[in-house]
Amino acid sequence: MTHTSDVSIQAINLTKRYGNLLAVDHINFKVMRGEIYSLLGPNGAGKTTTISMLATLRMPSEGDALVEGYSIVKDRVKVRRVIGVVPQDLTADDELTGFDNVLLMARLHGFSGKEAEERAWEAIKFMELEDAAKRRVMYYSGGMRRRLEIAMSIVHNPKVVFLDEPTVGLDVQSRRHIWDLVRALKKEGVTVILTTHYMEEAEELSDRVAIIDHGHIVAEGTPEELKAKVKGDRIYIKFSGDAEAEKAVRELSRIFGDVKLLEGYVVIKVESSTEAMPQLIKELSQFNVLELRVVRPNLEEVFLELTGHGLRDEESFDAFKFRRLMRAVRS
Ligand SMILES: Nc1ncnc2c1ncn2[C@@H]1O[C@H](COP(=O)(O)OP(=O)(O)OP(=O)(O)O)[C@@H](O)[C@H]1O
Repeated sequence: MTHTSDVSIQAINLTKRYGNLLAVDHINFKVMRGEIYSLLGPNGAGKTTTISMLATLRMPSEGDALVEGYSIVKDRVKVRRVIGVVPQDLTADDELTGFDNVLLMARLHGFSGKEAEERAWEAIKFMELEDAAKRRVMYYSGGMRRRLEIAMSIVHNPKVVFLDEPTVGLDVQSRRHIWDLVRALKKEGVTVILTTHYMEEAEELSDRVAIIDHGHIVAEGTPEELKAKVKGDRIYIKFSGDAEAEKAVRELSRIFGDVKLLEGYVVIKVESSTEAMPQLIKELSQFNVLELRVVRPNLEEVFLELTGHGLRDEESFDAFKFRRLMRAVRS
């Protein structure tokens, strides 16, 4: 049974409109205290808008949410006292040392003197940045910067931390380091809500995942529950041309049943790829195959199955983000 006291965040018909665009469409979800909860979806799905509303950075157009019992519409100041936010655009001052950036945040939260310094050190140590603490941020690596941003967000011991794409652009090692530290936050009882378009991140780090697309939650559950939605393996095959691919779909569906064209690939759904392979290879000998790969159930497959398109839609063009980028380049 769920006790209200165990609930850290509850979104109630949370909605955001930008002009005619419904970026977040009446979503409902609950995050339990001490959980790591991910919003997984492609660029433009509405993830940043959702956590910006929860973090009181944007006002909902409709609906509400409770964060540690406080309304993001009516009790905005109280919400701010119990949360830490790490936005996608980094905020640390390059000219200052890592320590001074964190100290500044401690002072902004109303701490002074020794207490502010002690809190800053604690946050720096928690994020394993002691060695670099007295170095200016301009000399930090991408991973160190991300860890510093998290240190800045936890200096006042928040109950809830929002991380917007915490590892975007980082190498695997730095990414894993951040995952370990996020898990350490959870051990301290902190609720973590993060956005990501990396399915590995959602899968490895989260207790529960909400898959979000076009402002809707299309599925929610533990990574295991979500993966159970797509049974069996997928075999992706790329052929030398459209005509070949279409012919392959016709021929292969006579044998394997579930065969379709998806984003330039012929995709065959089978119970076991190992069992299907001998016959498939025989059938493929008449075609010109450029690529073949087997994919076991993962969150990307769940997303594809539910929405009919991929998580990393390279082609997608976000006019709003483009304008923001151009403004940043010009300034
Ligand atoms: N301030 C704004 N004004 C107008 N449109 C906006 C604004 N902020 C976001 N949008 C639009 O709302 C939609 C959702 O954007 P949002 O940033 O929440 O998506 P996202 O899932 O977080 O994507 P990303 O991972 O790229 O940040 C997009 O179509 C975006 O262009």
